[in-house]
Amino acid sequence: MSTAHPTLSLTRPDDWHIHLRDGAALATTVPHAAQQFARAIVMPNLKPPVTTAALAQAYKERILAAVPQGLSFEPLMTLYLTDNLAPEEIARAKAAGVVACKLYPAGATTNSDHGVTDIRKIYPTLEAMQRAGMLLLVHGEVTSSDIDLFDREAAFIDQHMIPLRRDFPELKIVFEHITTKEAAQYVEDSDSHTGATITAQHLLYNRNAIFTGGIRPHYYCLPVLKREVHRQALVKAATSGSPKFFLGTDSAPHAAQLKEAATGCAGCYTAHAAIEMYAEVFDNAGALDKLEGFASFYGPDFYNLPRNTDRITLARQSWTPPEAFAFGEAELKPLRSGEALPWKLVTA
Ligand SMILES: NC(=O)N[C@@H](CC(=O)O)C(=O)O
Ligand SMILES: [Zn+2]
Ligand SMILES: [Zn+2]
Repeated sequence: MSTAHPTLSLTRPDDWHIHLRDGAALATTVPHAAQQFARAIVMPNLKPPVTTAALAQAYKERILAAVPQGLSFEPLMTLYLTDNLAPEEIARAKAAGVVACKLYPAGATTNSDHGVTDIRKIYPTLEAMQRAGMLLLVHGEVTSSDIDLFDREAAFIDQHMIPLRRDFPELKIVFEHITTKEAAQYVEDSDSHTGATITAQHLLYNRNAIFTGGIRPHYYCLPVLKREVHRQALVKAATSGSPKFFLGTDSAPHAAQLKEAATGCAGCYTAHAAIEMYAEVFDNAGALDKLEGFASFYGPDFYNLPRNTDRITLARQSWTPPEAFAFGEAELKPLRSGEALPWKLVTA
């Protein structure tokens, strides 16, 4: 059947930052990720967090059990750094196929209570990671209540990224879900051991989205959406063709009633339509030719993994994601629910 819609064929992309959660949630999150992505870096901020090779292995098996028949999907596992993660665990994790460890400054974001209270405390573990060739993934925000919420990423660069880079020159570091022009500039200027992921929501929206016509909890994530000048800097970085910037959705599902609450949870769910949202961004920027590098090449190159060889096809064909998905016993409201998207995944 021929279609009148313009199409775009891409090497199958990967997601270098996703939250799949656990238990009944996997029945929703894993099929969404697997329909478009071949691999995903799976965040370890479960309750309790994934802090050992054995926990990562067991979690990986639960994810694989939720992959729909006929799709192939490889979860790339990570460990959650705490003040107490022993350097000896790094070699075990490496042997079990764990590819990275995640640094959450304690209190910075969802399920980060067990995170690191002082980066100096984990220097022996970071040394073991550097020796083993394990990547460090960073939620780059300071947690101090003296620092304005909108300035916490920029402050993290001076307080932590620069010292970390100086003290561990051979460690590969991904500055996750960057949201500011300062972070984009820092990564652009740094050496080849520093990369960054960028989410679809930070490329599509500025902070007005959280307050348009009333408070909109489904646009609230951390790091929070910033001013338009920052969004523009992120679009420029993502569409620049620089191999330091690659796709990481940070798709972060929460039950709708926990987001639509007096103290709402941080996280936007985008796994149902992620590649379509990135296509919209690159199309709007007149840079569709740069999408494949960002979505499918620079991530595996940075992680020293092979690029995928199969392909997906997108069409410029409007469709509307559903209002909600089942999420265990609860409901999950995805970003752009009930709102038309211009690009659609047509062959996965
Ligand atoms: N991004 C978010 O707002 N939330 C993430 C945690 C994170 O990536 O910081 C989550 O796990 O819900
Ligand atoms: Zn984070
Ligand atoms: Zn995340």
